[in-house]
Amino acid sequence: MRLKDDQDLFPATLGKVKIERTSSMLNRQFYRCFASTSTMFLWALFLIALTASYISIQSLVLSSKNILTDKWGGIKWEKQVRNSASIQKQRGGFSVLVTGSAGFVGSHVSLALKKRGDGVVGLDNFNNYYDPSLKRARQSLLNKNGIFVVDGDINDDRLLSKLVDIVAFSHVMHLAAQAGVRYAMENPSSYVHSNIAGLVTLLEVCKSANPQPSIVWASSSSVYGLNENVPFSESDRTDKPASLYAATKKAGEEITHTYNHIYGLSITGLRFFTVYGPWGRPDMAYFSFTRNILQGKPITVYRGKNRVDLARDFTYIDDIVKGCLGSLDTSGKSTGSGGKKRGPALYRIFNLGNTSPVTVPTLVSILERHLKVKAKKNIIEMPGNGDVPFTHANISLATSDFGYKPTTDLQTGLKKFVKWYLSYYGYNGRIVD
Ligand SMILES: O=C(O)[C@H]1O[C@H](OP(=O)(O)OP(=O)(O)OC[C@H]2O[C@@H](n3ccc(=O)[nH]c3=O)[C@H](O)[C@@H]2O)[C@H](O)[C@@H](O)[C@H]1O
Repeated sequence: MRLKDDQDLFPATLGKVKIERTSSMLNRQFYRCFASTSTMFLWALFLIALTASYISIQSLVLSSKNILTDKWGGIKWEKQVRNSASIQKQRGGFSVLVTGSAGFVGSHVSLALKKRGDGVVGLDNFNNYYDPSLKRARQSLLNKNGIFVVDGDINDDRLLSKLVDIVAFSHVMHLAAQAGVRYAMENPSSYVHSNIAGLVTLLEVCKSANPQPSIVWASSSSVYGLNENVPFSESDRTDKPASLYAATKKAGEEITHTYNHIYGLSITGLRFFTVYGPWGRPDMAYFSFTRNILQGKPITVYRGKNRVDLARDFTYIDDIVKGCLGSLDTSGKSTGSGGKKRGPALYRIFNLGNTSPVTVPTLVSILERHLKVKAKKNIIEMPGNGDVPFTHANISLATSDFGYKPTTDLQTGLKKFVKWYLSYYGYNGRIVD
């Protein structure tokens, strides 16, 4: 049936309307009304269905938020975490969460733990403080050795809680940090974010975990600041930091003490002394000097007051790794559980240095020898940027507690670094196959 047009339904002159026409008009109005009601009903149904599907999509998005946005979560992810944490040793092995595992020290420590049969799960946020492709390359090295690296931040308490729910970690090796002394003047908040807020987030999760893991973490030689007692001992005062970086590491030592005291967490802080070696950090002097020397670019060498050369107790990565493992092995258990202290736990701080400082110009001449290229040196007075004139570790405490004994001098260690550098980047800073 064809619906009549508007002229039939709505007469232009009301007085001229006939009865039969009126009745058919009523029918049509009824029909139209019914038609519009059913249309409305259909629209309502459609809207309800639309709302329902919107809500279910939203909840799907929310429930898979971890996978979509946080890059973690899901059954496959959990399986990877568990596999990576599993201990290969017959008896007495650890399962260790290594934060900053795609970093310089973190990657070396992770590999050493895995090699001796411990279970290792890595965590790294892959930030771009320096070239993230180097961090990704370290990550694939770890992957090849059966270590899964979780892509996430130590400030993410949901992620950390999830990790300690999935695995009863015996230890946390906390090496994630904002490093670098001079960069603290450019980006102060990143130091507070990682070295203070991130540390507290991690400690909060660890103190509530059941069982509580023992924690070993990276402090820094920079806490000695303007200390003049030589060599630097753990009992020396550390209340004169020269940079915000140093101040955040010093704050970390105080913060960890409170978590040990209140919650019974076993905590060991390691004061690393200018660590160097293969797979190192491109922001550090030995690394950037190598790059510039090979590319024929000048290097800036800072000099202290009264033309005194700056010196560092450069410490080779393999020695640091031994110190980290020795600390883990002797850290004892945390005594609390679920946020309650059950007794006193170890609180320790150790220097991990080399005990023989070398001046920066000597570092440069060793590099020149290994690279067989002369450096273009630009020597300037040390700017007021947080640097200290020298560092020198007294390591007797670490030696007596876990037999720490560095064996690599700067000459030997830099030779190994240069060998790695050339194989990784090639002669002109380009990557060779
Ligand atoms: O042990 C630590 O606690 C710290 O060690 C490291 O700091 P630093 O000892 O300052 O190492 P690094 O930058 O290699 O400078 C070495 C020397 O070269 C001088 N230096 C530096 C740069 C430059 O362009 N020229 C120069 O002369 C510079 O003045 C210095 O004398 C870590 O980076 C830091 O994260 C922290 O772990």
